[in-house]
Amino acid sequence: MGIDVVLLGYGAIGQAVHRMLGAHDGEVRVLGVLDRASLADPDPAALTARTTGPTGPAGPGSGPRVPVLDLATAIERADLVIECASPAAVRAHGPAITSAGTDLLVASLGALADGRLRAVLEAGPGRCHYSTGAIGGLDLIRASAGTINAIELRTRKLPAALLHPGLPGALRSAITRTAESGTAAPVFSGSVADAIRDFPSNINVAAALGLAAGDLDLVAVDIIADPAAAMTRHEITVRGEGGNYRFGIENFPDPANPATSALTARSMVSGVLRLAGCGPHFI
Ligand SMILES: NC(=O)C1=CN([C@@H]2O[C@H](COP(=O)(O)OP(=O)(O)OC[C@H]3O[C@@H](n4cnc5c(N)ncnc54)[C@H](OP(=O)(O)O)[C@@H]3O)[C@@H](O)[C@H]2O)C=CC1
Ligand SMILES: O=C([O-])CC(=O)C(=O)O
Repeated sequence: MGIDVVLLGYGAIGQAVHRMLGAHDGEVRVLGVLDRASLADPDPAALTARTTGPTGPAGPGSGPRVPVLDLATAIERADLVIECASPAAVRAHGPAITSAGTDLLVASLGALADGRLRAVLEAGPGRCHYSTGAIGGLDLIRASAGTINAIELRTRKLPAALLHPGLPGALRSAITRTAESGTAAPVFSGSVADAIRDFPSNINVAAALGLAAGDLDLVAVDIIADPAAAMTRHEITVRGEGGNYRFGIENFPDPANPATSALTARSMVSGVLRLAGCGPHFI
C-alpha cells in the first residue's frame, strides 16, 4: 500500500520534503522530480537515467539522489504531484496533471487567485489539494466561510527575502532603502491579487487565507521589510459574524531559502501523510 509521489520543484521545500519523506517510505514513495529542464524538454529519451541531488547547506552529494522524470511519465506513474516550485509552474503544468486524473498538492496558492485556473484545476478528475504552507488557522477560517467580514494579513520578512528579479522598480527601491537604513518599514499594502503579482513566491499565504474564506477580496495584505526579522512573522486578524480571531505565526526561515518559512515543507509532508492515510486526522 502507500502512495507514489513526484516533486514538481526541487529547491528548498522540495529537498526538505524529500528528506522528511525518507522516514515514511512504507507509506509514501518519492518516484522522482520534475525540474525546469525536464519540463522544458518533454522527450523522455533526453532524460535517460538523469538524477539530481540536494543543493542546500548540507552540501552536494550529502543526501539521496533522485531520478529526474518527464511530465508524462510523472503523471502516469504518480498518485500525487507535490508542487513546490512557483505560481508560474502551477499555471503551466497544473492543468495537465489534474486533467489526466493525477492529484496535485499546491504550495504556490497565489496561482489560484486566478479564478479561471482554479476552475480548471478543480474540474479534475485529479483532485487539487491546497497546502496550509507557512501558516495555521485555515481550518477555522474554512469553517467560518460565508460569515467572515474581513481578514488582515501583516507579513514581516527580511528585506533580502523580499527582493527578487521581477520586482517593480519602486518596490525594489523601497525595500533596498529599508535594508540600508536598518529600520523596519511598510513596503506594500493591497489586495491578494496585487500582492501575488508583485511577490509571487513570497505571499502565497495571502491566497491561502482568501481561498479558505471563499473570497480573496476579503483579505487586505500589508508587507513590512524588517532588517532585524530573524523570524518571518505573519499576523492574521479575522473579523466575522461568528467571532473574531487573531493568529500570530513566527517561523524560522528555511536555511536554504530565507524567503520561505521552514514550516512550509513540514506542512506539505503532513498533508502528504494524511493523503496516504496516516493519522491522526483533525477534521
Ligand atoms: N503556501 C505557502 O505558505 C508557501 C508557498 N511557497 C511556494 O513554494 C515555492 C517554492 O519555494 P522554495 O522551495 O523555497 O523555492 P526555491 O526557489 O528554493 O525552489 C523552487 C524550485 O522550483 C523551480 N521552479 C520554479 N518555477 C518553476 C517553473 N515554472 N518550472 C519548473 N521549475 C520551476 C526552481 O527552479 P530554478 O531554480 O531553475 O528557478 C527551484 O528549483 C515558492 O515559489 C512559493 O510559490 C513558499 C513558501 C510558503
Ligand atoms: O514562507 C512564508 O513564510 C510565506 C511565503 O513565502 C509565501 O506565502 O509564499
